[in-house]
Amino acid sequence: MTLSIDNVSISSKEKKIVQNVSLSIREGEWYALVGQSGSGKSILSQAIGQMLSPNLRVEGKILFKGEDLLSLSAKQIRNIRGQKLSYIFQDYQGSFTPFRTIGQHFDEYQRAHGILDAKARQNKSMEALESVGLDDALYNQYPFQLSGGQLQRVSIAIALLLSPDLLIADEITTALDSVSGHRILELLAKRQNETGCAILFITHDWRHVRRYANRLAVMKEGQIVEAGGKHRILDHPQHEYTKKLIEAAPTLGRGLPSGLQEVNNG
Ligand SMILES: Nc1ncnc2c1ncn2[C@@H]1O[C@H](COP(=O)(O)OP(=O)(O)OP(=O)(O)O)[C@@H](O)[C@H]1O
Repeated sequence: MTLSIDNVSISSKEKKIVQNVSLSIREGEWYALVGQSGSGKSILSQAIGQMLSPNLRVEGKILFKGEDLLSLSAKQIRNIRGQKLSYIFQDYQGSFTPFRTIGQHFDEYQRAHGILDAKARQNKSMEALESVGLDDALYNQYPFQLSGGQLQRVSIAIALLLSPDLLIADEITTALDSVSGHRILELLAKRQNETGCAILFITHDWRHVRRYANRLAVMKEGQIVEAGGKHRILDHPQHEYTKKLIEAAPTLGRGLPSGLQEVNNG
């Protein structure tokens, strides 16, 4: 198992935001976390890398390759974050410093993780740009000179730079138009295939679940109401809430919701 979240609860002074959540992500799989706005998906994903705001308290265990991330010091978790565990967010603009070039972002990320040779860093950055279909020339440009789709490609390149075992992608296409969003997910799927990293994919969009996920969990008001394989959940949802969400989704096309064809026994 790459990640096992075991009975995790997250609370503020006023309320419990996430309640007794357990889920496991296998090596190299695409695991979707689905649920309405405010159900606790982002908070749960932030808890994995100890990125919660200080007013929130976490209980339970988050085992990453067997090690409990919640027991690590700030320094230890910083070493893991970015290296073995990385994030991409919806707000790609907020992930970049406006007055630093794209190249400087790549460079700093690698320096922070102990890659000391400047030439090696530059070579790795160029390879990474190429791996996400971007021109070398972007290395010297500033974030505002790139489109949203290009910036999200850079985010993917940086997140995968040090070959993480798990990438957490939180609503990464929400701020993009649908064509750019589609291209980003195709790229992510291709890079996942090439690198073998597992993905925790937070989304509202059932079309993305259907196209990319292996397994998924459905969250409602801080709890997981249903989890399992994609085909089972899309075609035979058990929980009323899951049924409602799937029914309310934009049309998932002909055949079964998962995209499988109905078996004709006639
Ligand atoms: N620092 C905080 N202190 C107290 N409550 C918070 C804090 N951060 C988030 N919350 C609350 O936690 C709940 C879950 O938020 P979260 O962002 O995880 O939802 P989500 O399922 O990811 O929603 P969305 O799809 O809109 O991103 C919300 O009610 C939110 O207001």
